[in-house]
Amino acid sequence: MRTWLDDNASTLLLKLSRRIEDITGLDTTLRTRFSSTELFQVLNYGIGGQYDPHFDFYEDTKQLEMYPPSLQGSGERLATFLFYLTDVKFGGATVFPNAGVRVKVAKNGAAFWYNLKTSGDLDKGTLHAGCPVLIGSKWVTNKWIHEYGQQFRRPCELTRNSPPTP
Ligand SMILES: O=C(O)CCC(=O)C(=O)O
Ligand SMILES: [Fe+2]
Repeated sequence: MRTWLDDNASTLLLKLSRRIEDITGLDTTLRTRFSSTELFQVLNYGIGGQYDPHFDFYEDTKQLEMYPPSLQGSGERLATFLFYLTDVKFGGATVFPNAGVRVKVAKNGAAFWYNLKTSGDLDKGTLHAGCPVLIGSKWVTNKWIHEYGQQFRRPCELTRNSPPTP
């Protein structure tokens, strides 16, 4: 199950969006044009529910045209902020097979990662999947942060593959 929540629909969501901005230093402003973020995506996985391995960015820049008008010109999904809203009794971890990382589901926990290198190149190390839920029900919400608006917040590095500045 997937649905979307608008930051402006409640003061709580707006606060959450501002909190992400405070933590990451990135612009999380939702705009009708050149938006820096997408709405909050909410996902629920029942038993057996999973998310196949994928990247959060589009590999083909032509596909960026598939975004809604608010995100035209906003670039790729620079970063992902993922909140775990429930515990899961068994299964459901978020795994990054290329990076060798597994994030266990923990209520009130969150994961954050950059999908792009500081050069702007797509980081294939961010391939990730939601493992099948074996016992329980998993709820998450995530906010995708786009490149637009981050020019002065996450400056480019000088070499193509330099690691992100901490
Ligand atoms: O549910 C998860 O653990 C991952 C979700 C995800 O990768 C996504 O929404 O793009
Ligand atoms: Fe994802």
